Amino acid sequence: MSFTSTTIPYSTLSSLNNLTLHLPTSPPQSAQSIWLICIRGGAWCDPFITSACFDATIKHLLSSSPASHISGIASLNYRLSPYPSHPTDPSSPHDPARNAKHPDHITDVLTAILFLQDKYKFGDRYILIGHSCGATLAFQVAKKRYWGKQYESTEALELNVEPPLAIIGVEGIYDLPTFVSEYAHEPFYRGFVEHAFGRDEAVWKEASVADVDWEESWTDGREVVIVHSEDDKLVSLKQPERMWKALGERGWKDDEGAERRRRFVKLTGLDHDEVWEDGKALAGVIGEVIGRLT
Ligand SMILES: N[C@@H](CC(=O)c1ccccc1NC=O)C(=O)O
Repeated sequence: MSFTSTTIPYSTLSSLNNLTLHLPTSPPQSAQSIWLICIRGGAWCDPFITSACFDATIKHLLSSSPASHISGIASLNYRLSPYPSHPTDPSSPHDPARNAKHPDHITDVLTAILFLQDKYKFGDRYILIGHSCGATLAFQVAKKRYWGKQYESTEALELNVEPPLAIIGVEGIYDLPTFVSEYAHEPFYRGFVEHAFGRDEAVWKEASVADVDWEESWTDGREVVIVHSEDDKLVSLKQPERMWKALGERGWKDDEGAERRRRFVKLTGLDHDEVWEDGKALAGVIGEVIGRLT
């Protein structure tokens, strides 16, 4: 399979409102073909993690047989929260790309998906993959809220993004209050959550994605895959286990034939970022999901 890659803006808000597109030179003809949309991690603030972080995963995926069912892949950048203590690239208070606060991140993600749905007309035929805080953002797409403390409307929500058929959460953060308390001994964790969401823990709870009435917000959802390495030294198995349990309580079933199914893929030997740096195991998981949806 041959694909061409370009990076294009999806809005003019900042230098980070862009996405990297990988398009097949000869698109699949089947109506069952599918898009992939990837959301990067980096604690809502790391300037050195970009849309290119999925390149190794995409390379492995494109050299496997499920690639023939892919109509396109997009990897999103979005505005980041302040990171004034970054050792080599601290954020400036004047940079619109580095002063985002919730709901800016999810608004950018929704704007990007809407841009793609408008242009390529794939509707709900896509898989959303998010790493770390990108997993939070992926499930926020399916949670479909008027984000923000006052539940104010956002342009992206009013324009109504169709949520995906499947979400793959990778080394994800799903519940902010329990995440911050698990790492209470590491001030960096509370710090980046406060930079992204502020200090009001009610906002953290509302932005979290573990306890959600998915029947109401995500009627088309067919599959959730929670991927987590037991050797992740930054985000322990507590977050994915919490999400997994919550999905079960909301009716997601373990058997492959179920209409709304959940899977847990436990990886070994890979640290938090090594899951995408290596990309092989992740490409295998994505290929299996493509196989079940095409
Ligand atoms: N790469 C970030 C750290 C980071 O991304 C992170 C650290 C701890 C727990 C979760 C993290 N990322 C989640 O998106 C940094 O170097 O500051």
